[in-house]
Amino acid sequence: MNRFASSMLRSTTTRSAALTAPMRQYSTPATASNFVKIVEVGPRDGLQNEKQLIPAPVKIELIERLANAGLPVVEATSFVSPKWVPQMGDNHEVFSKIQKKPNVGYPVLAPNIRGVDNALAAGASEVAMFTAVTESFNRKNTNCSTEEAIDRMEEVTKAALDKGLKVRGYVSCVLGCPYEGVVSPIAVAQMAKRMYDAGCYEISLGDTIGVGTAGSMGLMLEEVVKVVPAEALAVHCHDTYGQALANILKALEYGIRVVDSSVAGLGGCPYAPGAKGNVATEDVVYMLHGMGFDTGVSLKSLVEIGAWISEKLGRETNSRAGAALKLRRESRL
Ligand SMILES: CC(C)(COP(=O)([O-])OP(=O)([O-])OC[C@H]1O[C@@H](n2cnc3c(N)ncnc32)[C@H](O)[C@@H]1OP(=O)([O-])[O-])[C@@H](O)C(=O)NCCC(=O)NCCSC(=O)C[C@@](C)(O)CC(=O)[O-]
Repeated sequence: MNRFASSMLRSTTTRSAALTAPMRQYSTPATASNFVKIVEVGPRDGLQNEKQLIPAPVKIELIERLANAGLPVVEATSFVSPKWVPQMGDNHEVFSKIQKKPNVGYPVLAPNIRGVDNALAAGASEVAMFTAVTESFNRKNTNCSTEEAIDRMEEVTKAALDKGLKVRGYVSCVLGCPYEGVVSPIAVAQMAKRMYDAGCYEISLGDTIGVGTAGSMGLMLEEVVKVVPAEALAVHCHDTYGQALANILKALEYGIRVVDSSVAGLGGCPYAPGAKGNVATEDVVYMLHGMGFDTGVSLKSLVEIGAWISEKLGRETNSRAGAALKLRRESRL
């Protein structure tokens, strides 16, 4: 068993009594909306990790098709250093050439003022800040300490707001860190609050390496919702251990109505070794529609897009619902 898995097991065992409590105690708040906003992160979080260079026209077509499928938000690219993430080096071309729909948001990642200025020059109206709870992940991902990451996030958020941009925030490693193991829910809550107080309108809580369970998700959210309203939270679950849908279900119980996901389950993080892709958008939409939630997304179109981008990348889709629905459709032909 690896270091991370064994530390998670220890922590799960010692907290087993506490783990059952949120399961019984929480149900979906009566006031929570029946609409779930899906933030499609495939074109950025999904593709950033690809080794093969994906041509800009393919990225542009992917973004446009996702918006046409009814996704209200499609994270389009990132304005980070191309030395750090070469796959996003075509950010200006991709962003400026997308045919944008009026009611769709197209946020982009920006790690510093230069990223904000480059995003603005390409025509962006929304940027996303990102920090991690742990020191080691911040150093690997953005070459700075956690304190420096917070200072930078506050400075860059202020600059972006002053320039009229909307700002979203990500907190990474909320349920575990690839370098440090178990993460304190209180530290997550403190970081989420710093981003919210800095002016981020929505804070996406990232299980960057997909190690969380409904138990650890519940324990973490218990702390976060004390300091940031559930209406301003999103969850961003990678599916490494196959727990993402269960974790999203737990977030819905806490009144969270924004879910990040990636068509065909694309992705991983270049600075989180072993992390699998995000939960597949097809799987999330299938689950939500089955539960009676509205997303505004066409599952049929999503399945086609998932199959198309998987073919472009030369691999099978990571979406279970996508694969099953495609097979069912083909067997009826
Ligand atoms: C933060 C830095 C820039 C510090 O990078 P650095 O090396 O410490 O700083 P630097 O200022 O020395 O910059 C290095 C080079 O990059 C250039 N540079 C600097 N900034 C930019 C920019 N904005 N756009 C274009 N170029 C830039 C800069 O000019 C310089 O070029 P040189 O002088 O050597 O030719 C770097 O570490 C970086 O870009 N990191 C981003 C890494 C990244 O994108 N990781 C994946 C994000 S995914 C994630 O975080 C998780 C998330 C959000 O998906 C949620 C989850 O799952 O948890």
